[in-house]
Amino acid sequence: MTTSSSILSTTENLPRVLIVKPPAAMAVLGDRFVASTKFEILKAFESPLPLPEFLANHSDSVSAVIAPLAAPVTADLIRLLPNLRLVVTTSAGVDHVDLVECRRRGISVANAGSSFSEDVADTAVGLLIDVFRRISAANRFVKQRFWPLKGDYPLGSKLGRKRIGTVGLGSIGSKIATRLEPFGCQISYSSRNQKPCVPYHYYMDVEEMAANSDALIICCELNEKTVHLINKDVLSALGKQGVIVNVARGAIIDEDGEMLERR
Ligand SMILES: NC(=O)C1=CN([C@@H]2O[C@H](COP(=O)(O)OP(=O)(O)OC[C@H]3O[C@@H](n4cnc5c(N)ncnc54)[C@H](O)[C@@H]3O)[C@@H](O)[C@H]2O)C=CC1
Ligand SMILES: O=CC(=O)O
Repeated sequence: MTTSSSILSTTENLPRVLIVKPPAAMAVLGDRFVASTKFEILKAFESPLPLPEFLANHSDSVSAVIAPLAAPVTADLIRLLPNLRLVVTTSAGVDHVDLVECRRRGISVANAGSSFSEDVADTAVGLLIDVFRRISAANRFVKQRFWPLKGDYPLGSKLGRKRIGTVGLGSIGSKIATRLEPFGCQISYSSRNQKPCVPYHYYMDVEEMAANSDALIICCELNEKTVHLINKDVLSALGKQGVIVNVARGAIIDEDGEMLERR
């Protein structure tokens, strides 16, 4: 027979996994998202205590953290967790994790891999068609009752045969490229390194790619080299008619208001 105290001691010996803020999937799946007999979940977000105080009672026992984008794994948090061995992000991007500190401490970092890539690639192509064909813009025009006042909305254009540059050709970028091929798009890419096995034109320089593209799709990781990679020079090379679809992180585009206004 199992006594309640033995259940307690068994639970106490399990590795503890900290969740600072609930991942979006928990809103749908609730505790099923993290149900396991192999570890115990510490839900800091259910405690009224500020995180450092909450961790004061638990910090030594935490060996892993589940980290959604909304709960960055900073050097300060890592310092509070002397026995942390693993960070698992619920996103593909790991830009909210202090990778330098993790490396220094020998903490492994696992991400969501390609779980979202197909859906993000579908969305990127959907957004391209939407902008070129002006679907949402024309819909807003009609809903605002401008049609009788201003006449026909300007025609859109086809995605077919457009020159599309993807900034990043990883899991998402390569799926976007595969989807664009049947449209007859001319695909090029920029990435950290040229990929020997892909048929698309490689640009080392994003500005040069922009000058030869009708649209850029941003699908690279956010890191110190890609922050503000899309700056005013890239935008002016792309031209006023150029389209940008960003399915990665906002900070990759230098969203200086003045610069965007000038377009
Ligand atoms: N909108 C959404 O729902 C989602 C967005 N993402 C974002 O998309 C990003 C990419 O995701 P994956 O394709 O899965 O990642 P991945 O790791 O497979 O590919 C990343 C790409 O970024 C490129 N890259 C890195 N530094 C670069 C630089 N300096 N210049 C140009 N390219 C550079 C790499 O060469 C690689 O091709 C993620 O880091 C994340 O921020 C990811 C999943 C979902
Ligand atoms: O933005 C989402 C991700 O998975 O990264």
